[in-house]
Amino acid sequence: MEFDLIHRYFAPLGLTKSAEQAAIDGTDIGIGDDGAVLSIPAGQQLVVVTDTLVSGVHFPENTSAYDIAWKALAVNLSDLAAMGATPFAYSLGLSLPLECASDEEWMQDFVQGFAGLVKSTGLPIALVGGDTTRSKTLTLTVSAKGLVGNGQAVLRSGAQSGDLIAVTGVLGEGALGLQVAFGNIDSELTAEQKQTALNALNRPQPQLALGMCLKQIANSAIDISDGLLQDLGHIIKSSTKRQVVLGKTVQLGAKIFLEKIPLSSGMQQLFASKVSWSLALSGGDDYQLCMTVSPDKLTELKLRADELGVEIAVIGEVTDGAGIKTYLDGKLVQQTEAGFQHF
Ligand SMILES: Nc1ncnc2c1ncn2[C@@H]1O[C@H](COP(=O)(O)OP(=O)(O)OP(=O)(O)O)[C@@H](O)[C@H]1O
Ligand SMILES: Cc1ncc(C[n+]2csc(CCOP(=O)(O)O)c2C)c(N)n1
Ligand SMILES: [Mg+2]
Repeated sequence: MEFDLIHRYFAPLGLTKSAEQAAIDGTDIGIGDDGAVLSIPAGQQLVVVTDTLVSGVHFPENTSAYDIAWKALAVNLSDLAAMGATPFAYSLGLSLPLECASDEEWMQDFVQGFAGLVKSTGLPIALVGGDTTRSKTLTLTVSAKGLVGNGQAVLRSGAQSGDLIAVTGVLGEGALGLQVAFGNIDSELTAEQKQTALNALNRPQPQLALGMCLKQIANSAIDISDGLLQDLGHIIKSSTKRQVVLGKTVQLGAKIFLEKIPLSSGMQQLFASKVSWSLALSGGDDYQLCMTVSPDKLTELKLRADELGVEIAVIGEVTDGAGIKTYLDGKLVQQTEAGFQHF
């Protein structure tokens, strides 16, 4: 059944040529041999990212097969977007309960989730390999591969004091979706607001197009998977480390202006009754980009975002001095929650 599964469900997501035809033609080899053989064009670097999703940990157990597959690939493409890379391939490590493997409808829906996301990116992104095992818990490990011009990757370590901090989209929506999925938030929101939140949780849209423009614009970037404060913290820490390596004694920090954080109408409505920043600052599951840009690059960033129909909000600045401080209408507000951590 294992090989039948691969052949029936996964091969159609692969490169158009079979491994055998590619061997004859001397082109890239995807599914069907011990390893994939992929060309890297001259002048480009390979960017490799990996993310695992475990049922009950990364998505509620009743999530549809389509949404599980979509999310597993989307969170990987989101990492590539944050690097400024253009995805072209992914591999899939799949640990599958027997009841999923033997359910034709579930498997078809699962495959369509990958295909649906790939189609929505407009890019030729092929499944080039993986591994399939039986397991009690559904677990997916996707590793996506992207390309970036030599030395052009956008890194966490490039933030400079004085940079503006910008984010795409709205924050906290995926975490709100999780609360809706768990039934913890119901009558407080309209059906449409709840659906928007569930979509953010289950079908995150990686910000690939903007990510690909960032190399000339942003000093640093990260995708927000664990919550703004924790992920921005990675930028600040890594950028400070880089300054130390450069022999400078600069300790970087950040100021966040809470009133500038972009929120959906559902989040705004919720805030009117229960003022809490924890979903937007530390809930995670955002898959939006957090970037730092020198102030003279802001117009260009906004122009690019406008062209792509991506919302951008400037929410703070990189400062000298340790820590990330949050302000509401000019007053310092202490945050107690850090962000999502497994242990
Ligand atoms: N088991 C592991 N072995 C080797 N490197 C790892 C392992 N887990 C994480 N890393 C590396 O540690 C760094 C940070 O990983 P992490 O998973 O925290 O990524 P992230 O992008 O910050 O978060 P997310 O997984 O939520 O997208 C990355 O360079 C990643 O490749
Ligand atoms: C059932 C269920 N419980 C909790 C969450 C929230 N959650 C899980 S992992 C994660 C961060 C990204 O993961 P990683 O750091 O492993 O990439 C977040 C925000 C969820 N989505 N579903
Ligand atoms: Mg990441």
